[in-house]
Amino acid sequence: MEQLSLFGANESLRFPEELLEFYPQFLDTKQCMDLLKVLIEEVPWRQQIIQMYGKPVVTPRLTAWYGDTNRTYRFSGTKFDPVPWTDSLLHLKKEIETLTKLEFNSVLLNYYRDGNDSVAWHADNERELGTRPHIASLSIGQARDFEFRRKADHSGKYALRLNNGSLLIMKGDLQHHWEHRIPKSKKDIAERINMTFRLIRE
Ligand SMILES: O=C(O)CCC(=O)C(=O)O
Ligand SMILES: [Fe+2]
Repeated sequence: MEQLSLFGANESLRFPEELLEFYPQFLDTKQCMDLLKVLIEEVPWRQQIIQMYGKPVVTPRLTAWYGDTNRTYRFSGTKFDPVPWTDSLLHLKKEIETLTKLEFNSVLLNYYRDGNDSVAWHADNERELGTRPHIASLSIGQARDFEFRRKADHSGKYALRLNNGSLLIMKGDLQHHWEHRIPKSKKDIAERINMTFRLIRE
């Protein structure tokens, strides 16, 4: 499957591209439309209260966590109890594992209902993921900007447009040195679901 150069020529000199792999058309448009509809209707979506910088905050999006049921996972201080795999999510997991030669045992789903929904700057560096976690991020629906900035230097940032059907692999030291977010959008935009496949190691 074809991978793309991620950023413009100048930017790519500075962003360590070996920390990412990007497959812009992992799923085709028809697969995405079907999946978006099924997931919106069938997933037990919840709006979580999480800890952000020590304060309880209602997440500005809906979430659900699927995975092997003997695992629990923390995101920003909140424990998730996994829902058992559905056939379609398990099938996607296997396809991603075949393509990437990586292993996963859970998936966190994020549902961005409109431009008001977002995820704030963070790194996916929970202890359960191990020291250099690999994460596969599959996006369907409305394309949104995925922004990165260095933890040590907030003066600049990079944006990658995550289009319908795209698969982004985050790996290596990315979660140690970089943060990412999905900013809000003022435009009148449609819904998006993102699935982050992860390997919980304990
Ligand atoms: O929605 C996205 O593309 C990113 C979600 C994310 O960063 C996360 O679930 O950790
Ligand atoms: Fe993340």
